[in-house]
Amino acid sequence: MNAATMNHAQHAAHTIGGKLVGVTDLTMRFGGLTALDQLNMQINEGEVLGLLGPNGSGKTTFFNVLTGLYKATSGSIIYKGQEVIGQTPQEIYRSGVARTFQRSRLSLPLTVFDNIVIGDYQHMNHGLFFNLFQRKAFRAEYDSYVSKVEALLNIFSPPLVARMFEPVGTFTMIDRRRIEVCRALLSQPRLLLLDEPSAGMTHDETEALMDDILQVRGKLENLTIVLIEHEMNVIERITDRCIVFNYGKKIAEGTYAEITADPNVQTAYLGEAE
Ligand SMILES: Nc1ncnc2c1ncn2[C@@H]1O[C@H](COP(=O)(O)OP(=O)(O)OP(=O)(O)O)[C@@H](O)[C@H]1O
Repeated sequence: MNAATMNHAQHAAHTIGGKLVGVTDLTMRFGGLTALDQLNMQINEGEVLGLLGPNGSGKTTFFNVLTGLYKATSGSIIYKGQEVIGQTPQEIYRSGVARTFQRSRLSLPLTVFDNIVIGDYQHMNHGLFFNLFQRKAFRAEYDSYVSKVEALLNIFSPPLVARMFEPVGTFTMIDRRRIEVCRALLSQPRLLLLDEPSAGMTHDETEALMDDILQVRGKLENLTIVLIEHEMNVIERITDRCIVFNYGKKIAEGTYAEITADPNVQTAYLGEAE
């Protein structure tokens, strides 16, 4: 069976464990606007969790708070036993939380290799002394990055390995998305946050990218994935569990089948019946 014919259940040689992230009464206000409103939820070890909700319901804000870009107004996020709120984005990244963004953050003139390695800037030894006077060590570090990037690209799309030193601007949208996911994976995160990976792609491209993400999940045993996605067929295919937001609150959680049957979810998406 190849990846394209596998559905989510057939991938489930994967164990879902206890709580990796616990969110308690999380609130994020922007002036008078409450983007997250006393949110309570948890993310389990090893799961693929889908985050759904109408536009503006707080999904990206949740990622931004969880990765330290925004400081929550109040509440708590415990990740691996430690409070996240108050930590810098660098500290959170180093503790194993990586993400992709809704809009591409690749530098088009730079090569695939450079774009992926930039993501791991925090882990690199880039002091001038090291680069100028420790040439051997510098070379060894560089070579180890080349091997790591090759290995990651191989998981996603082996043809990308041969083009690793070409500028990203010459690649298709789906390859750029693959490159962005590889960049997020370079640090070997425990928790990978994907913000609408299907945005701007065709149906077939989205299917192919989801196959790749499932393959990666199969190969990286301890990886937990949270995925913001509007494409319901993507959610159905790759998530173990879903949480639905509306106005910054969790209004439903469960399997895809459960949340789509939930009247609260239907009302949130379709509006109240007159
Ligand atoms: N930096 C900010 N400053 C002010 N308001 C913000 C900021 N970031 C988000 N918001 C507001 O917070 C609310 C939640 O936005 P958020 O982007 O989290 O929603 P979302 O569920 O990710 O939506 P979408 O599905 O459209 O991406 C929106 O009303 C948005 O305008």
